[in-house]
Amino acid sequence: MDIQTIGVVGAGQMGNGIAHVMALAGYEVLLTDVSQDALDAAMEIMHRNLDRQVSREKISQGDMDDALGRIGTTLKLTDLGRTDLVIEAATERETVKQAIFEDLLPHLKPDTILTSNTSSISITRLASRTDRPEKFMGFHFMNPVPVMQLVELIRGIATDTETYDACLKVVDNLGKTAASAEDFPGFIVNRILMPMINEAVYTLYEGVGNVRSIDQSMKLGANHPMGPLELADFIGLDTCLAIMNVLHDGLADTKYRPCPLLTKYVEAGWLGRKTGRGFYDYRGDTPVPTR
Ligand SMILES: CC(=O)CC(=O)SCCNC(=O)CCNC(=O)[C@H](O)C(C)(C)COP(=O)(O)OP(=O)(O)OC[C@H]1O[C@@H](n2cnc3c(N)ncnc32)[C@H](O)[C@@H]1OP(=O)(O)O
Ligand SMILES: NC(=O)C1=CN([C@@H]2O[C@H](COP(=O)(O)OP(=O)(O)OC[C@H]3O[C@@H](n4cnc5c(N)ncnc54)[C@H](OP(=O)(O)O)[C@@H]3O)[C@@H](O)[C@H]2O)C=CC1
Repeated sequence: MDIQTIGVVGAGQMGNGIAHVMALAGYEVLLTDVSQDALDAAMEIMHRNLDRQVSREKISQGDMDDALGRIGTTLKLTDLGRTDLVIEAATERETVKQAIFEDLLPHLKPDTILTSNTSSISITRLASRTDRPEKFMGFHFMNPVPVMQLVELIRGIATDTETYDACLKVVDNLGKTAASAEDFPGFIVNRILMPMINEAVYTLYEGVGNVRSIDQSMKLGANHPMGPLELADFIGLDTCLAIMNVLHDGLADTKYRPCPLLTKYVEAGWLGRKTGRGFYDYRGDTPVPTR
């Protein structure tokens, strides 16, 4: 199947990144969210990120203008029914994702491919609630989307080869690299990364180190580009907790128990960068550790 138009559901940090790279690669993009504010903010962020790519001579001003011209926004989810490929990138909650696919179904073209950018939730289970489990799969970008090279492609139990190949072609057209993962909780990246982040929170919780010493240790001692707590704030602590809960429930092993301190930060609404406060406080000029 030849994909030309792409619908993106959710205009948060992942949704705007996905719209950005798709438009730059020549796809027509229709982006939707539940609020106009989120759509306006996403357009502003894409503008800023594209501008930076122009000033660093990665793309031309013409590339940027063309890309922005290919991105449309709508508050009506059902408008995405006419696209060839839908990538759902809404909040990491199964009920939210299920409701989105249920609302979309009656409006879809028969051959539209449905995908989710979920970090951890079962592709097979999401697919089983739709009318096209064979045309459903996981399309998992990494954050920040314009920078990270990898896309995990996850087949559900029923995903057919044509659907997988069509998504693989899109990844190729983006100039990114696909890694194929089986449909188990957290797939590959988050099965490995998220327990490391959760362990860093335990290290903080047990007083082994403070925020600064833990991040410094992993940056300078293991050459990670960001410390684990800085990375957790970057991903979003609500997303980190949701992923740990999926690993814990889905694999039924206590080694995936979310750290109570992570739960406490989420309960406080301290979700990291996106809310201005997490393991660091971002409201001033430079991030200040909160512990
Ligand atoms: C949770 C999941 O389901 C899966 C996941 O995504 S897990 C998270 C995976 N992501 C990571 O692990 C990210 C780890 N961090 C990094 O790799 C780096 O810190 C980083 C790439 C984010 C920033 O790198 P840096 O060297 O500190 O900063 P900087 O030099 O300013 O930026 C490097 C490039 O990224 C770009 N960039 C940085 N942040 C960006 C953002 N949020 N959006 C778009 N572009 C961004 C910069 O413009 C710069 O581009 P050029 O190379 O074209 O000049
Ligand atoms: N953050 C990361 O590093 C990564 C995240 N992911 C996955 O991508 C998805 C999105 O994450 P991320 O972008 O970080 O999250 P964000 O919180 O930044 O964005 C989610 C967006 O979805 C919106 N939304 C919620 N419900 C609906 C709905 N019913 N219809 C349309 N939009 C909706 C939210 O609106 P509102 O705020 O109003 O609720 C918000 O704007 C998640 O599944 C996450 O696991 C994948 C890779 C990396």
